[in-house]
Amino acid sequence: MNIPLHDAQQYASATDRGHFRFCGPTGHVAAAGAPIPLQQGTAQTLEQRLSDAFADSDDDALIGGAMPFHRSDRDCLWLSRSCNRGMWNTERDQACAVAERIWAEPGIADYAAAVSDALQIMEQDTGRADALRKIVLARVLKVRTRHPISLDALLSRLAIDPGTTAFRVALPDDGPHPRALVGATPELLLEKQGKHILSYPLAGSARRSPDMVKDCNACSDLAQSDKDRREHAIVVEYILDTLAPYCEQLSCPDGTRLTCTRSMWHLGTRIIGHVKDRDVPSAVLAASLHPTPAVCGLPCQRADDLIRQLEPTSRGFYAGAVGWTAKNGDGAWHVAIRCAEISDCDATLFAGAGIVPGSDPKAEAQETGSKFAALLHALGLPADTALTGLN
Ligand SMILES: C=C(O[C@@H]1C=C(C(=O)O)C=C[C@H]1O)C(=O)O
Repeated sequence: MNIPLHDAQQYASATDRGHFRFCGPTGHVAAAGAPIPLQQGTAQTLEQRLSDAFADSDDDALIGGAMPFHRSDRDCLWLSRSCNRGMWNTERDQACAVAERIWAEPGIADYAAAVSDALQIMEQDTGRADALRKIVLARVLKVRTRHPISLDALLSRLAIDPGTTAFRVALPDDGPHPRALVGATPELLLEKQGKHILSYPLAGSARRSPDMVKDCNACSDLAQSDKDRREHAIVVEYILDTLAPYCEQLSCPDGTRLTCTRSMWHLGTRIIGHVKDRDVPSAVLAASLHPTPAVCGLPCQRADDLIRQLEPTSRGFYAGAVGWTAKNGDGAWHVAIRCAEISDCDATLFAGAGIVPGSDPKAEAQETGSKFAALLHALGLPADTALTGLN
């Protein structure tokens, strides 16, 4: 095979790790054997690198992994000669973590202050052609555990939510321990099978409640929220505009609906279409969409610049895309949210919220707190840890 290899030393510890594994409503896909790292690069060189890597491989080869949030950062992809579509052993009962320390970066108050800054920028922009219409601001929760975190146990615990795709992707090693991105995302960036494509953007959120009446109220308030509908419409419009040049048919047959995970309600819109060229790789379509205003903002470059200024911690692969693409172009790419970077005894959890004019800084801070719940629960920690006391 003629695959540009990255420094083998850097990836030595990645051998026999679950390089990429996805488990969701559309089934299981996992790298098999000893995958080979693709030459790392940015979104700009992705198509060429995919075609070079697939050139000498068999038809059942897959390329999977993670694209970073910032398009100018380098991705982390693996070529697997075959894939495993079976279930894996579940270790659901295994307790995942005993936390030694948990801290937030930034805490709720500082996050709310950053949201206020963003709202002020939007107000100052009024009337400008390139006015900031939406920005997604994220924050981080760091957890240090007494024992190394078991990725298999964590993945199994995340995979019990039928409203999500649980995933695990190996990341480039930059320290003494292997790193992985592990999560359960409810958001499909792009799936492709033959000529058929599907994207299922989410934007507009409310926390679920174990109390049925409160849960119903949260859901109906979300359905009627003008702020959430505006926030959502920006994403759908962007995806339709971006996919249109690739498609001979594109539509949202069901309109915008409510959808849920075990911990959150969301507004979601199913977008379906037929591509003109059935061979276009799903990864190329995903990269052209990414980052959508569901995780970045509008205008995209302005929001991206402000995210670098307003967020104290770099996003890395959070809010990027995780997925796989087959040699014939089929594949599925998910928005890398509700996830954590895990390395030995350290977990860095990420959560963000979309800000539009009319957003309430305190409510957005609470929303990020709620979005940590699934990961915290899977780690065996109290799900409301990020809602209180971590200022
Ligand atoms: C950015 C995140 O989620 C995104 C933002 C949402 C929102 O602002 O309502 C909803 C779903 C996701 O598109 C996250 O979970 O970290």
